[in-house]
Amino acid sequence: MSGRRVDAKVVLLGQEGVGKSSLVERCAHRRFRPGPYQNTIGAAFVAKVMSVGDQTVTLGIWDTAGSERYEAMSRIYYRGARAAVVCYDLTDSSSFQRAKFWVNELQNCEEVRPGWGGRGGAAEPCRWGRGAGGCAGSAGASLPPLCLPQGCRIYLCGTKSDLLEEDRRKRGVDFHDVQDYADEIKAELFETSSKTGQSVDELFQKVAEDYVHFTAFQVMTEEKGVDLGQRSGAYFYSCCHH
Ligand SMILES: Nc1nc2c(ncn2[C@@H]2O[C@H](COP(=O)(O)OP(=O)(O)OP(=O)(O)O)[C@@H](O)[C@H]2O)c(=O)[nH]1
Repeated sequence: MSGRRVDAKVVLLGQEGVGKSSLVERCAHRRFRPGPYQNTIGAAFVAKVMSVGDQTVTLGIWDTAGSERYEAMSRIYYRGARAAVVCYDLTDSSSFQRAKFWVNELQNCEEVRPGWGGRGGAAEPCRWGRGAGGCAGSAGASLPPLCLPQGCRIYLCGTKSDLLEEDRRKRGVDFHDVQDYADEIKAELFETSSKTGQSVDELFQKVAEDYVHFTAFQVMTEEKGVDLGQRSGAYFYSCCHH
């Protein structure tokens, strides 16, 4: 792995204890460590090589600390991310409120992005602009409904689904409520278990596939000179989206 270039930065966000580190552990090492819970301090990094068709994509995954003590630091880690996996514990409704907090954070768009290709282009201003009060988000008539940093896509991830298999009454976050919210913010939704592995591979595979497809799409539109501002598909909604 050493020396391999990271293609896409991925950041994991969410309340402490929701299972972000366990998700990374399952994705990267295909294991679950049930031992005593240890808070992440600062952030941890792992690179994961994924295959999408005949292409190889290296995801650089940043596992941030969920403790509010490290909130300011977590903001640094989502800068430049192509994907944000916003986690909540399926058995804990307060963790879903915290997930919404992180989505709002992500929706405060960056003014400058490092080129459409994300592969070292010169900095250029956000194509959608920014109002005096910051990103207008869905309230802005002429702006897209979402403004995310540097074409970042959001993946909502409900964790610990194995606990629901044991006892359905443990569900603290309604699936349909989250699905409605995911539709509203144009996010993907996954319910995972790092313990059993349920949907963990699917989540990171989707992140890699979206990265490849958006990059290919972007190259195509740049070559053909398509005006992204004239299109209405979901891919065009995000500020600085590629
Ligand atoms: N049953 C079950 N427990 C889980 C799962 N994922 C994580 N846990 C447990 O939840 C606790 C917290 O997991 P972590 O992965 O450390 O949580 P975190 O979000 O990284 O926490 P911070 O580092 O504090 O932000 C640990 O005791 C894990 O064993 C899961 O899928 N199922």
